[in-house]
Amino acid sequence: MTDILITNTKVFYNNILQPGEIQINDGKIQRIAKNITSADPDLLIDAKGALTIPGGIDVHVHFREPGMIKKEDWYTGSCSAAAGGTTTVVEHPNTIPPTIDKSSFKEKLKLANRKSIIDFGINGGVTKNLESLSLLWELGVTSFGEIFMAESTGGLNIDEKDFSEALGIIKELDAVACIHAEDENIRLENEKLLKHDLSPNSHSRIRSNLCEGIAVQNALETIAEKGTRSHFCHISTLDALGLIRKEAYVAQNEGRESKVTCETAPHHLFLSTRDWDRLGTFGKMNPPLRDRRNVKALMNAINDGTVNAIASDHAPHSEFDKDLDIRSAPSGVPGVETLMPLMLMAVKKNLLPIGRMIEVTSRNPARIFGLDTKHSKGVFAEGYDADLIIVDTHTATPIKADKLHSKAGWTPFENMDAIFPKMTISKGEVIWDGELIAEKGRGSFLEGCGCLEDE
Ligand SMILES: NC(=O)N[C@@H](CC(=O)O)C(=O)O
Ligand SMILES: [Zn+2]
Ligand SMILES: [Zn+2]
Repeated sequence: MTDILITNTKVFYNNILQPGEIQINDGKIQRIAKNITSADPDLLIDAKGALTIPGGIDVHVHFREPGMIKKEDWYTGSCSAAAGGTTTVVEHPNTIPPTIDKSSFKEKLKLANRKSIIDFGINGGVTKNLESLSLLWELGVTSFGEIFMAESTGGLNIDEKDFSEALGIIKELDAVACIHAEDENIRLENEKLLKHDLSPNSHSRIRSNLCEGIAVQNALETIAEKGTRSHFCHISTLDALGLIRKEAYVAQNEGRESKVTCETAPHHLFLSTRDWDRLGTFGKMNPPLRDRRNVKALMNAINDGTVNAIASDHAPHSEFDKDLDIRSAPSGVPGVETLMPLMLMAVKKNLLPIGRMIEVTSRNPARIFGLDTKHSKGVFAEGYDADLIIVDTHTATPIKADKLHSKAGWTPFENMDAIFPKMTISKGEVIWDGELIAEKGRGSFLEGCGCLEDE
């Protein structure tokens, strides 16, 4: 393993931004100090005053392999992550086959081990496979979900009965349920009402704010009844935030830790219904684009602690796939490579402080899914994995699809200013320095907390 010394950098350490140096040995952070004279590194990196922060931990990506490798695969998806400054991902189960039993899990694990250039977790899916959940947990899934309360890509949505039973099992396993909270009945009702309206923005009215709010409310009732630790995926509305904030408040008043966390996605933070005209079906994702009122509420919720994490919901489809009418086109947008650059741009625009940005893009995702205690991820401190990015916060560049690495070949953020990393370091190895320099398959599987140690 190369010993590295990063000099002439700025670090966010002990809650302040300060000049520092970082010594890396055997893939771990060995020392963080003002200056480290004793080091005798194999590699000296002069950051020239740039910032060094933890690499992103993106707990919601769809890499489409097995089964949909025209849209993405583990190699292209993980390269896209690394080039954007994300050093760990958790991949979701709506592949073909879905990751719902031992054979589909083993198949995905084999592919990821062979192709991913960054460390990864694999989530277990929840459909009619309730009898397989405990086996998936022992095999090492990071968590369960996303559990679809409404239809989305892959058609894995389940009814209230199965949802409730699944949360009971997940509670028994002491695992986390990741929930896609949209209400299927409201979605179907709205779809019927709007069946003659094929304007792209009808998608935001079919999957209305209420569609998400009611689903979150129903899910919170089941969570309270079962006591399951639960994480809401891609929260996008003021309504849902209010319910989650209230749950946190009640938990605090009852002197207990809340069982509920949530994430929001960059497309819900940096795009809105105003983008429908520009994007057409390229703006179709579930839950859908929201109006400015919801967008503002999400950034406020990141700053007030209601939103715990940012996750890309990287859901690539090719331009060919998307070239259909709004009802037939698949839902989902690519976003793993632009998550950290857009969040760094938000810091530059003073929308959130750098300390909070680091919490929601690495510290909290690691903590929620046990990646800190079990795999030394997500903490900028001695002894933890040297998963770091070096970013020059003075240079913003416009996002260009032809510079990105996803097979999607397009981005909904085209031409938006962002701050891309100059360098990405994963477990003490430079894997991106303006070009990818990582061996295919170098990424490691991060087995979940249910994995039997001696397996
Ligand atoms: N977000 C989406 O619109 N689509 C996701 C699935 C999901 O997160 O619902 C996908 O996998 O395509
Ligand atoms: Zn989803
Ligand atoms: Zn998703």
